[in-house]
Amino acid sequence: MSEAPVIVSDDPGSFPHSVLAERHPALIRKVRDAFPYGPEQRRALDALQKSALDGVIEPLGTPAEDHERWVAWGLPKHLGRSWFSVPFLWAESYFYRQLLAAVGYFGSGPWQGIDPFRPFKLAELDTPEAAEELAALDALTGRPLDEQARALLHGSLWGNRADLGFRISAGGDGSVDSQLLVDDSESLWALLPAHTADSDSDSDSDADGTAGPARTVCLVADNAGRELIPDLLLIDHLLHHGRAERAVLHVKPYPYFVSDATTADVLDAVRRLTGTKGAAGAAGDRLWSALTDGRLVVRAHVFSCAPLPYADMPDDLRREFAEADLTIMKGDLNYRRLVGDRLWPPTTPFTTPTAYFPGPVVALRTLKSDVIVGLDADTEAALAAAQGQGWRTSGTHAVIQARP
Ligand SMILES: O=P(O)(O)OC[C@@]1(O)O[C@H](CO)[C@@H](O)[C@@H]1O
Repeated sequence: MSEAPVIVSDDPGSFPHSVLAERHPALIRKVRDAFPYGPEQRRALDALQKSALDGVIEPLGTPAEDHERWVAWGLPKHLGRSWFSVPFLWAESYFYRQLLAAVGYFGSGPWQGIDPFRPFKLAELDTPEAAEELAALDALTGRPLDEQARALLHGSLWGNRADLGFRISAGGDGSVDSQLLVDDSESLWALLPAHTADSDSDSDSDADGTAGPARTVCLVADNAGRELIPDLLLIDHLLHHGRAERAVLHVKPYPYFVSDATTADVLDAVRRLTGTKGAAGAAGDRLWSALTDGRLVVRAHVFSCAPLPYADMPDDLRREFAEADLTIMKGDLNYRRLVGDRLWPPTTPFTTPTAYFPGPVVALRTLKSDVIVGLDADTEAALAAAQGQGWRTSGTHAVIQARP
């Protein structure tokens, strides 16, 4: 397979250029306003602002624990180059690493471990929209299970619009016309068949009566807040109705891409659920006990914040995905990393750039960057005729793509 070109940000009219030239500076301003950082942090934020706009990729700074890791992730070959000329994914990832360093997140001082994006993520959980979404769950309970499953899957999919980085530049609440361009959800349900009375006797045991491996689903989370809540509700549904016996929720080891979920965000979301009445509260209680008895495991692998595609994942992570019955990749960034952040012809089959993935995988993604594969030619032509290339980045279209 000949590889498509890797996306860089040097074209002033392009989406990646706007992220580096507009979204990142706006984010620095937002973070500056949200915390009473002292002169040291403010100076470092100003320096990052200047460097990211007009400067070059600089070394990590004061002796850094993650130095070796960034060397392995390609730092030496990018040092001294403009942020706009290195791969887009790499530049964004390094920007978040450097933003955290600027606010003292990695240092040993008082700002160590203070998530600069937490106020925005917490505010998400407290909106009338979030309350409405949780209340809507009461009406869903009692509907046929297939209908519940479908609604929760779509909740998790469209929850991906709740991305704060995207909204910094998109504006508004993201309530726009929506369209699902590819729907492979039948493959997803086939990989996680519903628990039935008949399957009771053999779901956990082989013919000789010995226990088989627990059916495991990995969900590689994207954003906290209003995306993570529906992700957790989907996991609860899968566990509660026997479609999975075990779930592994992959989150980021440190704050990333503004709203990406960390372990702290998982706790905030579960608490939000347990503190709610009705069906949402019941789901929260079940998730809490699933966490305590190990049916739900939170994983914060260091590679989750790597500036690299999943094709380069380390062996331990590869083994985990290989052992899972299904891995669900949430969101735009995970999609970019799953298929490679490249300008693929949109009609490239989804199975081609994901062939390396060690187990069954499904992407649930709203389109917020140029990367897309798996479209049929008619769909692509209709989109291009109606909207030029805007559909690729507007967040109004989505895909459920499977490689069973
Ligand atoms: O992964 P998510 O939250 O769905 O989207 C992340 C995102 O907003 O960030 C990148 C630009 O910074 C784009 O790839 C994408 O639009």
